[in-house]
Amino acid sequence: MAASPTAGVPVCIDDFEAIAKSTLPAATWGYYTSGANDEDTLRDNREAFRKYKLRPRILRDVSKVNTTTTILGKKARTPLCVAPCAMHELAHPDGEIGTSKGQPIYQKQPLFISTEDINGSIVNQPKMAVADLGSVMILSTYSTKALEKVIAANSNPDTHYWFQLYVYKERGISEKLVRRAEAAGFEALVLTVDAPVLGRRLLDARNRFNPPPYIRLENFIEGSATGDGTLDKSESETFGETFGNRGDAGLTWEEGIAWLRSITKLPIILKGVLTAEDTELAVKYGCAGVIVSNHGGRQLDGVLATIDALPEVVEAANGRIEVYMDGGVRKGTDIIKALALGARAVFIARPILYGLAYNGEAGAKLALKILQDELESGMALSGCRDINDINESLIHFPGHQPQPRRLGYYPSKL
Ligand SMILES: Cc1cc2nc3c(=O)[nH]c(=O)nc-3n(C[C@H](O)[C@H](O)[C@H](O)COP(=O)(O)O)c2cc1C
Ligand SMILES: CC(C)CC(=O)C(=O)O
Repeated sequence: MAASPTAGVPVCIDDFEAIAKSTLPAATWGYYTSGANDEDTLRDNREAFRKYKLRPRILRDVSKVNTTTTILGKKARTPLCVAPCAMHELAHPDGEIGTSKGQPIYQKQPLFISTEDINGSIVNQPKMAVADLGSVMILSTYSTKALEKVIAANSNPDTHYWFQLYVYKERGISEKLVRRAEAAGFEALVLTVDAPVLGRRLLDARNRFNPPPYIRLENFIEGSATGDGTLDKSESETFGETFGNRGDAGLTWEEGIAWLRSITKLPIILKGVLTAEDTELAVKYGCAGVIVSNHGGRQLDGVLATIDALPEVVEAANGRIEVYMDGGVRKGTDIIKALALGARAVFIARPILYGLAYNGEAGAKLALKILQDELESGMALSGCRDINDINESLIHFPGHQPQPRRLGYYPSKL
């Protein structure tokens, strides 16, 4: 784990986390950072990356590194994407609009963070010699900026917006959200399937976490500038109660997924798939992709780390649908490992919240830029010029690779 920032300017995601911890109100920090129950899965998500060692190739021309790829058939300039997170405004008033405008930026002379950056100039003044780099941002149903406003704030055609959906017992609420997402230009629906009920988050319970009164879930405010939803959160309900009371824990493949497919032509991505069996069903029920996710360790504690679950899902999908992952991605080499194990794209959640907490839109941009720089430098150091050069041969699987050769294995004449 990296040390905390020395000069106060973050140079890696762990620095952002340390700053967020010391600046955010305790209950917000708790809500953002914590996981369910013993937090075993939360910890494992990060720790598991360490088991997979890299097998770099050398002496390949890596003077230019290209991270361009496609996601759901659309061009993206990087496989680094933004996962849905409720209530970005808890971190900073820029909220989801700051994150949206803070989509990854691409430096024409990439690879390393310059001394100038480290000294802080980019923090308040993102360089002008950069063009926005498009990838995917998934907006949470529980955003604090209305979905129309978030998508309208973007000016980069290479940035793709997907809308994350929970299905409510009152289906009309979900259907309205789908219609608005379609009308606003969202390109896919991400149905979160690992939260039929809310995970037991002990820190939130101890803190009696409830968003402060200034937080508005704008997608649900009737009569707001853009919102026409009907799920107003009453003042007396806790956040968890709102979620539990409205969400449909009875959702099934046969009825729920079929219902969603019947009301929209947008591609449907399932978020929260961890097994081959459910991947097979996702294919059967016409989903366009799955996100291998355990909700950042916030739902069922004790499930596999996502990087460990990924190979099983990739194998089951067998190229029929796209497989993405999230959970514990904090470094460029984490992204490389996930891509090498078959993920088409990688999503991050808490790093964005920590970036926003640091400095709003500019902070989110800086967090994304650091990860993008780390991805590019990691690719160069691994001998990968192109995203397609990243494959399984880069990974030393624990227990699967040829055993490390013992000293004396080679004939002495060599
Ligand atoms: C504060 C917070 C709020 C979240 N809100 C949502 C949400 O509204 N919908 C959703 O599908 N996932 C939500 N997630 C889960 C993330 O999308 C993602 O699966 C997970 O956090 C990824 O792990 P990471 O935080 O280690 O990057 C949330 C996660 C956090 C930390
Ligand atoms: C409870 C949800 C509204 C947000 C969420 O998914 C989360 O906090 O993990």
